[in-house]
Amino acid sequence: MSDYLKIFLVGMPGSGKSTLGRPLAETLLLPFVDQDKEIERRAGKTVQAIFAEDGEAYFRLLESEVLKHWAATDMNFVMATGGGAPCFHDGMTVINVAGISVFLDVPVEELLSRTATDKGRPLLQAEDLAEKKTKLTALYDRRQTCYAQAQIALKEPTLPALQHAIDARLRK
Ligand SMILES: Nc1ncnc2c1ncn2[C@@H]1O[C@H](COP(=O)(O)OP(=O)(O)OP(=O)(O)O)[C@@H](O)[C@H]1O
Ligand SMILES: O=C(O)C1=C[C@@H](O)[C@@H](O)[C@H](O)C1
Ligand SMILES: [Mg+2]
Repeated sequence: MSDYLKIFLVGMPGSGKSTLGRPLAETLLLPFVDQDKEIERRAGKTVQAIFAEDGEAYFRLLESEVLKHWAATDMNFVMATGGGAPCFHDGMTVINVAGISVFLDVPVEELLSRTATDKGRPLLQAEDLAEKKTKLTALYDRRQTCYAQAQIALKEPTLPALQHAIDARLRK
């Protein structure tokens, strides 16, 4: 691990990485970094536009560059990673070498209800809820071996549980 405190929240779209990451960073007095926002800043367009205009493979390259940049930077931070960031271009190794990884493990039914009306997630575009559930379930199953490499896993995570897990880890 580096000399800096870098906390990487990983998990499925809708697992709460952005929602829980910001207050976690506030309580630890650390900057909060949203990886998707960093990708958008670098590309000068939205994640949706990158997927549509340049394709997923190009997005994964950008995503990996942004991850490596932050992994190497001389800064402490909490990062909400992109949902797929740990699962492409050996992202989980980059994360685990640089800092502390926390998998926010939320069941598919809950992910579905949280993302039901959301149109912004390119991998979850669907005609109806049933199709979205099929896509979410396939993505969830495919990603389990990747997310399982996180140093900490929290089932149905809450902010207090996340704070407690980080606290315990820092006391080790
Ligand atoms: N613990 C929670 N309980 C209830 N709703 C939640 C919780 N965490 C997040 N949400 C809601 O779920 C939705 C998705 O959360 P969020 O954007 O934080 O997920 P994410 O992991 O950052 O997803 P993405 O990978 O797409 O960026 C938001 O509408 C948020 O309000
Ligand atoms: O799970 C994924 O692969 C993604 C999740 C989002 O955070 C974005 O990074 C993008 O929509 C891809
Ligand atoms: Mg997010």
